[in-house]
Amino acid sequence: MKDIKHYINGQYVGSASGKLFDNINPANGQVISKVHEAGRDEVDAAVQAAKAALRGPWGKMTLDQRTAILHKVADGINARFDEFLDAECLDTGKPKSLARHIDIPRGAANFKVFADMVKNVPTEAFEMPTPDGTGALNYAVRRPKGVIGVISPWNLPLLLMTWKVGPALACGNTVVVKPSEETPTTTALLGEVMKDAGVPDGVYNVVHGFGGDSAGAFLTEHPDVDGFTFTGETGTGEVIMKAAARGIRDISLELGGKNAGLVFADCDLDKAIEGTMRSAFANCGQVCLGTERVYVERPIFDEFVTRLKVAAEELRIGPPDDSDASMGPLVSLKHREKVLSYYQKAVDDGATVVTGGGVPDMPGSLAGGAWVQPTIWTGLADDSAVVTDEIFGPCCHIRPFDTEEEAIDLANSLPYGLASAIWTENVTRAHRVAGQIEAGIIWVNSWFLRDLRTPFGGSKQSGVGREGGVHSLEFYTEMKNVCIKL
Ligand SMILES: NC(=O)c1ccc[n+]([C@@H]2O[C@H](COP(=O)([O-])OP(=O)(O)OC[C@H]3O[C@@H](n4cnc5c(N)ncnc54)[C@H](O)[C@@H]3O)[C@@H](O)[C@H]2O)c1
Ligand SMILES: O=C/C=C/C=C(\O)C(=O)O
Repeated sequence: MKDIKHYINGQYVGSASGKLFDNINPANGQVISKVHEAGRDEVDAAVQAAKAALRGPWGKMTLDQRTAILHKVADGINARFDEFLDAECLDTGKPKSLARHIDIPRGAANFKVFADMVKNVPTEAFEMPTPDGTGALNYAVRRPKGVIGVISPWNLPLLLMTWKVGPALACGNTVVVKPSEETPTTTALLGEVMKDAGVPDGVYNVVHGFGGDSAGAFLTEHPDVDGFTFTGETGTGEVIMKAAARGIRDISLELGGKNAGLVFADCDLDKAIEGTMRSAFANCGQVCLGTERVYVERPIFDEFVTRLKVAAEELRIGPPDDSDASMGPLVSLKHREKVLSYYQKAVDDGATVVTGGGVPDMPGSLAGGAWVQPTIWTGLADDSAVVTDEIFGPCCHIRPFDTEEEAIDLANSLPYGLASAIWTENVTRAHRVAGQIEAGIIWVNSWFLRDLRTPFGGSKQSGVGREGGVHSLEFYTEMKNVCIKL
């Protein structure tokens, strides 16, 4: 059976401890590969390699040379598209039809977009008077931050990891990546692409393992990492923030959400149903931007619920290779336990189960997979944990509202503030409501429409900082002001 090793200083290496853990296919519960678990020594080797590489050829390259290499990385992903696709879908169970259009193309785009961006972003200059009348000139330059620790989750593994590694490398940093223990393969495979593209050894390093008391914690506790960029749960973000405080290291945190969809009676209902279907059920509901709370204006509430139920029941559940499948399994049996505990809680709290609520019958070997039914509830109180906690499954609760103010209050009622989707054909209302929602990302009559130049991140407990466009450059560089007395 294949074993997945760390990628340190341009070489694939195993753990000195010989500790391995299973990488499991969530579609059937079978072991795909064995993964080396990093101890402190491997993490230290990766960080030292990254530190040394800052002073090596990578640090001496011109911007043109560096960005040309990053274009080759993107081309390398595209040249091995099917390998990345197979690996991502085996690790996550997601439909190939989905990963083919989103995960893998974005993996490549994340390198191209930021390579082009760093070449075109201006910095500032200020002329100032001085008492002697000669004046002075200030100008700012960007320098890499140093060694960046990248800790990424399992829901969109290649997309979310490269969303950070792309700009980090474009800005001239080096990285140590700790991918999710659930989905290590594409991060490992990217090492081969880096090598072939001419990325110098030590620039891209990968260590595998778990979070607490494992590779994740060892990385955040390592004093030679200059900054951390993390995507994952809010609770983990708190732990990482604390670790980063030692040594005053910078952080960028993209955390959880319990996002609201607001559907007004003046919406185009076909579009609202289609968009809400994606925002609730795409990637088996495992998208941080998903809408697990849907608020619908009362005159169209019944029709909306009926139509969403019909559409949810038309979703075809199946494994990655099933070209008709629109929904795969959850990422693991452990995550399914969590999701099913909320399915049970909804019933205990008196929900009306509009559809789903259980586990589908799957044939043959698929019976061992982490399958769940897409689920819709109505009738829960606003303080039910099903309505306030991020479940991260294919489910949503739909509740009626009567006024715009009520809809806004409901959307803003939780400590999360990641994203929101507003459905209305009234353009004035769209702007008015968008301006009042406490969230970092608002979509109007759309969902997950991504322009990589835009600020991306969450407010309140959904994150710290923004990435995307020049905001990524803010995080991945140190600005230095040079003041010249003339
Ligand atoms: N805001 C966003 O952009 C965004 C995007 C995707 C996912 N998410 C969130 O991610 C979560 C799902 O992902 P997950 O379950 O993999 O999250 P998670 O927080 O459990 O794990 C994310 C990563 O952190 C590591 N980790 C866990 N504990 C750690 C510790 N103590 N120290 C260092 N590293 C540690 C894990 O091994 C993994 O690599 C959801 O809450 C979702 O909303 C947010
Ligand atoms: O699950 C969360 C999805 C996050 C998406 C991005 O970070 C992105 O599109 O850049």
